[in-house]
Amino acid sequence: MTNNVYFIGGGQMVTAMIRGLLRQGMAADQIGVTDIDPKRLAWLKANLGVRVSATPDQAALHQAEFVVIGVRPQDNIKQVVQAIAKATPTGTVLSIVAGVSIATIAAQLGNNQTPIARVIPNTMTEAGYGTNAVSLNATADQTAVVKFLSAIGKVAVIPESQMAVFTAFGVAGPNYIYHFFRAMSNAGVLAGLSRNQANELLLENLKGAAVMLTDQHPEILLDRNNSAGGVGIHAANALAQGGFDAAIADAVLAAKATTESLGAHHD
Ligand SMILES: NC(=O)C1=CN([C@@H]2O[C@H](COP(=O)(O)OP(=O)(O)OC[C@H]3O[C@@H](n4cnc5c(N)ncnc54)[C@H](O)[C@@H]3O)[C@@H](O)[C@H]2O)C=CC1
Ligand SMILES: O=C(O)[C@@H]1CCC=N1
Repeated sequence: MTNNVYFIGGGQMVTAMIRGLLRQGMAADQIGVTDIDPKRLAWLKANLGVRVSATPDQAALHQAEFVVIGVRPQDNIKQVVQAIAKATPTGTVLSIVAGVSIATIAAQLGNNQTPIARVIPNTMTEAGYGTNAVSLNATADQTAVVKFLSAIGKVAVIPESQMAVFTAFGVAGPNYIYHFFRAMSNAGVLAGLSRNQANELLLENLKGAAVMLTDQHPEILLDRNNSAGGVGIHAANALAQGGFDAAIADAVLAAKATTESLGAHHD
């Protein structure tokens, strides 16, 4: 178990990570957080019992086994990394900032020795699903990082070149399902179901489809469901005419391009 962790930025994703660490039995007083928003700090202290401070706690930063950069790509990453460098961290610097590269963080830290892990966490892990991806620099200890991240769910160690696609396809992945759910629910209501009926049927089918797709190919399942000249194949034709596959592909490619561009201005 990790002994102490320090978070810079205490927003939604960091809160989910802290909850995971607490669930794993980490003591709240071993977790420090700084955030520029005093309301956020008050909330974290009152609800999670962690140690909070309005400016980075230099001693805690220096000692932490993991220093987590939890701000957004649009925030002042340079200032945050410089505050870390000033405290001469003895642990691993772990960034969850989408799009920002290990090289950018190393350059701003001003050395190549500090262990760095770049992580893209997945909010699905709150439900016990979803994969968090991580890339490491040469000095990071993979076993220790994976152990730390296992507090927030499954972990995939990937080359950094795959980080954008993991972000766009895997981490933004639940979003596509939520969009599908909303569109399908509306379609059910449009076709005459009550909202409750539509959502119940939809959820049941989604759960069942996940089980079927675990070991069967979608083409085989579709072939089985679409009888000749029947209901399903007409629906499939309407989906094709509406550009369903192309819209999904465009969405993933747009998310991938955005991930790449989010960090570019920090280089
Ligand atoms: N929300 C999500 O689903 C995911 C988010 N991420 C990444 O996690 C990071 C955080 O995202 P969220 O938690 O959604 O954002 P958020 O806006 O909820 O949290 C960011 C926090 O950082 C604080 N902050 C900004 N500048 C600061 C500074 N200089 N020093 C200290 N605190 C500062 C803000 O006050 C805010 O509380 C982002 O980089 C995002 O790319 C990664 C994967 C998924
Ligand atoms: O949409 C976002 O910016 C965050 C980062 C990746 C997934 N969610």
